Amino acid sequence: MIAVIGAGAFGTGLAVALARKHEVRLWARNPDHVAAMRADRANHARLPGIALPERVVPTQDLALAAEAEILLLALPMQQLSGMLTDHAGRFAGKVLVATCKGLDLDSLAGPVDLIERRLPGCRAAQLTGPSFASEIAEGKPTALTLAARDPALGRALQEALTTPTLRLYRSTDVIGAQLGGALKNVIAIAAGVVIGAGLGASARAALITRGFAEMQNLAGALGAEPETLAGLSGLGDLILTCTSEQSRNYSFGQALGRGEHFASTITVEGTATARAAHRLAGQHGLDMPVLAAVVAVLEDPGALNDTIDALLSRPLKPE
Ligand SMILES: NC(=O)C1=CN([C@@H]2O[C@H](COP(=O)(O)OP(=O)(O)OC[C@H]3O[C@@H](n4cnc5c(N)ncnc54)[C@H](OP(=O)(O)O)[C@@H]3O)[C@@H](O)[C@H]2O)C=CC1
Ligand SMILES: O=C(CO)COP(=O)(O)O
Repeated sequence: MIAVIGAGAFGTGLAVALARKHEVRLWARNPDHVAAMRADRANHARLPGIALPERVVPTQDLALAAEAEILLLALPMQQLSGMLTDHAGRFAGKVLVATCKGLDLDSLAGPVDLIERRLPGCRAAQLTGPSFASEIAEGKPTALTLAARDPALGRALQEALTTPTLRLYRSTDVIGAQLGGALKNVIAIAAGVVIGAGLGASARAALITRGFAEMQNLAGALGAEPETLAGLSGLGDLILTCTSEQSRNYSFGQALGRGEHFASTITVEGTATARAAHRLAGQHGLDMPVLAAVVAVLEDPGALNDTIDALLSRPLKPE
């Protein structure tokens, strides 16, 4: 049995995919949401158009969910810290697989680092890589990275969470997997801005490439393996998120570039992560112009044109 904590789009998509292999308890905090999922056998609020298989059991009872040995934490990144603190007793000794992508604004930690600091008795891993919730749920072929520092845990989770259509590659480079998933969202916002502002597909390709170099630099400074950034959790997810209208980070960037409103209720992980990553870059003395430009536009969307001009007029240098 598996539990998924958080019945957003991704938690629900994973629950549906994993139900091909396991009973899945899908925990949501809101009793009305749980009642609606039970009655409709669907999560209309977060993942419309996808039926919940019988083996997915929506529940608001965290004790019931925590009977599972493996818990997938599918919350937005900035909610993870509070969740771990509030429910430390329930999670004690469990295997916790973070599926959120981002850096915690307070601690600047990635998901696994945060879990290990808060709940040292737990065994933690990161599931990340290119995947849209609806496609996972529909059984479309998807390949993800499962990163755990303990190789035995990584192998066990790879075995448990792989399905015929959800193929997991394992890694022990937790730092790289966390950072790839977090930073690609920031670059996706920038890529969206470029398209939204009408700068063209060539400019977007340049931006993604320079953004990827920044991801590699920051991740390398923090101890990641270069291969991880070039893998599914880094480049793979960067490609998906910077080119698909399905991405919320990319769509948010497009709205910014067009000067349009974007609903604040939609989860856009790259905004907080941009600020956290900018602080990390400062601590390590790294020059990250694309990241800095995203932070500048978030702080003052009216300064978009000046920010673009500043990026384009940087001193010439070797690639
Ligand atoms: N959507 C996707 O395709 C993918 C998402 N991810 C990652 O998964 C994570 C979650 O994203 P996603 O599911 O799409 O987000 P959604 O916005 O669809 O859902 C977020 C869910 O988290 C719940 N939630 C928020 N705060 C809390 C809290 N404090 N306690 C309990 N539950 C809470 C919300 O509950 P409520 O409904 O009650 O507000 C909601 O169900 C993100 O880090 C994202 O980057 C990764 C890969 C793909
Ligand atoms: O992480 C994702 C795809 O891998 C989902 O991206 P968005 O959060 O931008 O929608």
